Amino acid sequence: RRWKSSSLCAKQQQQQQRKSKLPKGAWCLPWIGETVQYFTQSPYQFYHERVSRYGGIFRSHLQGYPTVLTSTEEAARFVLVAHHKSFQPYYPIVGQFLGLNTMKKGLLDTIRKSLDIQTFPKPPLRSQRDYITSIDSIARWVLSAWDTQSPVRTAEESRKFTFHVVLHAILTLAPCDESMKLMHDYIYLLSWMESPRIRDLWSRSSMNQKKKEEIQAWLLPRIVERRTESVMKNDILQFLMGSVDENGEKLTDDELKECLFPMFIGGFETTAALLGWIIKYLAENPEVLQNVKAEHQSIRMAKTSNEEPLCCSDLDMMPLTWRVIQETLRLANIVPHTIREIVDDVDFKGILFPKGWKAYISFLSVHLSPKNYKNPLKFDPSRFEVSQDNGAYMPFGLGNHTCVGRLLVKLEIMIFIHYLVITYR
Ligand code: HEM
Repeated sequence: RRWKSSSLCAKQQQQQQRKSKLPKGAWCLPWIGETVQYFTQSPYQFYHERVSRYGGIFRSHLQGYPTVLTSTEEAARFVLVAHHKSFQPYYPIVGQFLGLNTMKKGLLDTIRKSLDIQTFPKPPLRSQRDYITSIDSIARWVLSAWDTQSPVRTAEESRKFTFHVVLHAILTLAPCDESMKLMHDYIYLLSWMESPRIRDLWSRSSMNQKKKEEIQAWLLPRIVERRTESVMKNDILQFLMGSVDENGEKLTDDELKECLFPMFIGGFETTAALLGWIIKYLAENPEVLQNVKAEHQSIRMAKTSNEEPLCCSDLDMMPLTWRVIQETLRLANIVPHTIREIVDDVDFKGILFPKGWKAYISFLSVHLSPKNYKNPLKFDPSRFEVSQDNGAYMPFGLGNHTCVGRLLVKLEIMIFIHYLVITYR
């Protein structure tokens, strides 16, 4: 009996020790926790209030799970780089709908590999010049229609551009009625994923499922058709068709469909949002706009005509545009955080990240902290004239899940801005 009570005591002690190492924070309501506040407050406000109350790492209860939230670059590096094996990617609402959480093992890696834009402009996937020329013509196609539009809805137009860039990369399909319908179907799905409303839960879930099936039904014949084509295309579908799974087997048509469906989502909405923010910041900062314009006019003046497309070396002549992109990514925080599932108990400087909880890693708090950036809420591209290599810049994430689209983002935004500022006020 004495042995039993001493082992009980040790267990209780252990539990108490564990409890004392939990981050500070509030649980609020059972199950719901602070989910309502999380979705209704701006992310900046949500973090700011709690960081000043509890410190850089705090706990909460979000979307049904006990959660640790981090706001410092050191903690982000700890979770995403140093101890990434104990923190597995987790996609709540979007991931469930896209099938990412239930996808066959290895298929997600195949998607990542095929999307790894770093290999995009290099042979054998696609020649660099062809790649830039195709994005160039999509930018011109979108912007040429602005002449007759009043007003121009930049959010929609940005999506039109970025969607067709991704569509071209995935299926080598030029803009057409079908592509516009596909884009609208995706926008419909995204409108729900970005701000799901409880009152629409039931009506939307069947509509969403219907849209998803429609998109997949559209994709399937494209895949079947591709199998019969004799000429190899330089796109993601071709790459996927040549890939094998972990058992060395080629992907089936259904697996290909499963891979292609979520690719569009990651690929166009984020970049469209970035473009929208850039246009806003340029409009609000006429001096910066003037200098960006001058940068692009000198590139255009070196061309033989207005129709000559941009080439690779032109992109090296856009240092200010690149600084505008970097500063917009810092300030607008297109992807404000990422989520991980904690698969082992991990200790960070005496604070416990408990197994079974979720971890939210905020990029936004890092980018908007006065400790990392002077005057952090000011749009100031000149801060990137000197390297911001302080470890506190992570708009594309960190570690082995860093965004595979980051080079495509730079390329497509630079090309679009070129034609935007030389053509329009
Ligand atoms: C402004 C535009 C973009 C931003 C700000 C952005 C941001 C991010 C961030 C922060 C992550 C890391 C997520 C994590 O650690 O969990 C990520 C991952 C990813 N991004 Fe992007 N992204 C952008 C555009 C794109 C584009 C254009 C594509 C594809 C063409 C893309 C494909 C992906 C994929 C597949 C991953 C997952 C990588 C992995 O888990 O290994 N992204 N992105």
